[in-house]
Amino acid sequence: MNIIRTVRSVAFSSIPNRTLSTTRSLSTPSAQYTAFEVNDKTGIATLTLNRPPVNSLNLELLTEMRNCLKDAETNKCKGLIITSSSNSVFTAGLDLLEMYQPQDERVKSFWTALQSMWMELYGSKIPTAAAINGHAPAGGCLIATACEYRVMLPNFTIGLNETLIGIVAPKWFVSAFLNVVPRRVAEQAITQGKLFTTAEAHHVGLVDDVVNTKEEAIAKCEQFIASFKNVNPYARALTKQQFRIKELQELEQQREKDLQIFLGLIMQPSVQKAMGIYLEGLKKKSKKQ
Ligand SMILES: CCCCCCCCC/C=C/C(=O)SCCNC(=O)CCNC(=O)[C@H](O)C(C)(C)COP(=O)(O)OP(=O)(O)OC[C@H]1O[C@@H](n2cnc3c(N)ncnc32)[C@H](O)[C@@H]1OP(=O)(O)O
Repeated sequence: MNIIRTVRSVAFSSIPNRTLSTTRSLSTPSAQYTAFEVNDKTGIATLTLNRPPVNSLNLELLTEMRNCLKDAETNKCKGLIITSSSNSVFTAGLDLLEMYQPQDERVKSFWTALQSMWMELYGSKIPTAAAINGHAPAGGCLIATACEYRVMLPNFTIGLNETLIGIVAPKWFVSAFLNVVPRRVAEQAITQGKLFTTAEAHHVGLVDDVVNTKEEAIAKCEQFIASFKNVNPYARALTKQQFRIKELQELEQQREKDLQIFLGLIMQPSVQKAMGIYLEGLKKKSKKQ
């Protein structure tokens, strides 16, 4: 197998304790908000989100993520781990500034990029794991639940909190959540906009394991990926597809409709107002700190 070790261009100064050895970039345009590395020994790729301060998912970050996911598959990596360069935030979810008073063309590209990234991750042929080393609200939870395995550090939060912002988690956000927690728990939590603490998330099965450090989290993800070492990758991929094809086909066939529903909802004056108030609250809190 021809595994290429690569690190995309990234502000590594903000990634602590990372030792880089010989690397080379793939031909795709250099990335701003992600680091993508493949371990030569294990063949496992790590995608590190690196958009300070909170890794909010804007159009560019989502596009980079999708490119990395494609690269991992094309290069026949043994698996993929998603983590964050921040010590406290996995990702704050979608960048609210992409949806608040948005520009017409950009907001369409933004939502389309989110759909594409999710389909790539949810449908990835290789094993996927999330090392959740910080808060993972909304879009953060979406990324985590699209993976096959989740491990989280203590004292953070995860969940679909959209209703608290006055927006609605689309069906495909909910279906991935439903893969990992019982329906009753999911309905109650998502309607409440509940953010689970790490301990609560572990209790309901939203995360599989809890460890104390990022290094341990990465090691756990590696163990999960290594658990497939005696499994035929082709058989594994087709088997995984059987579990996930329904949601993937549903979104694929309804992409345009999903986009129009999204636009219709976020462009409502009441939704824009609620989002503005929520953003203002975040900014006030941030200034106080
Ligand atoms: C039917 C279907 C129809 C479809 C209908 C539409 C469906 C949409 C689905 C939506 C999915 C989403 O993901 S919506 C996004 C949901 N996300 C959230 O609610 C998370 C909000 N953020 C937080 O709670 C916190 O920031 C948290 C992640 C815990 C980190 O806390 P910290 O103390 O470390 O950081 P803070 O001081 O709060 O934030 C630092 C700065 O980042 C900004 N910031 C924080 N989160 C941000 C965000 N998501 N987008 C933009 N900016 C954000 C703050 O305003 C600050 O800006 P400055 O003051 O300028 O520095």
